[in-house]
Amino acid sequence: MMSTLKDLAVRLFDAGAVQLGDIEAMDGRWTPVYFDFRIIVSHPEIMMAVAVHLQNLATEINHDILCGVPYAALPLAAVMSVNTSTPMIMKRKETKQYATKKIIEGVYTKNQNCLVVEDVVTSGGSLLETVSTLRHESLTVTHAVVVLDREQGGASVLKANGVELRPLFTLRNLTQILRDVDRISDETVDVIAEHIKVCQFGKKDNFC
Ligand SMILES: O=C(O)c1cc(=O)[nH]c(=O)n1[C@@H]1O[C@H](COP(=O)(O)O)[C@@H](O)[C@H]1O
Repeated sequence: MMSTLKDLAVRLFDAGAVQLGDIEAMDGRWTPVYFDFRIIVSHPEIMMAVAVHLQNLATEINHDILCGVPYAALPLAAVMSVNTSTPMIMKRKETKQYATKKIIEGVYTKNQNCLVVEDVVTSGGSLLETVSTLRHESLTVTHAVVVLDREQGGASVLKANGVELRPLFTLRNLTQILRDVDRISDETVDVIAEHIKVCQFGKKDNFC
């Protein structure tokens, strides 16, 4: 039976995917909460649950092919691909320097609808980089499914670039679930809410 999103949130927390404190995230920015969803490669049952929830979101989106943002989302996209018999392609971080010299591995044709899979969206920058490569290869990208939208402006940035974001969790709802099951304190909920408020990418008064 499929686990609920609430169960999944608790399993992710108990597996160590949530770090609290003063944490340095990508590009030297700081955050009071960091989600490390890379750990799910060590928990096959959590991997399956996350992939099944994402593929349920994906049923409402017209797509021919899947592509995970490297590296964290690659295994997620692979499990979704196998579960749903949907072909997958892999974007490399850098173009391969020898033999095929490819930036994308796998088979695709022009104008196929490619659904992007990502673990975490903060500013939307990483996802957008993958989208831009896919579009450069003449694939059509209109949607992305993600495990967590940190609600820090990424969804708006992506929307402005023609990509609609469909998250399993938002930072606020995940925080609330974890509070409801006593995994985090009221104080942590408040600190995270304040962080979301002041650290908004794509806005003028942004204190990230
Ligand atoms: O650096 C982050 O903002 C970040 C926060 C977090 O909680 N978890 C996390 O994995 N990240 C990383 O940040 C990336 C998304 O940030 P953006 O490119 O700003 O959307 C993810 O692909 C991760 O590499």
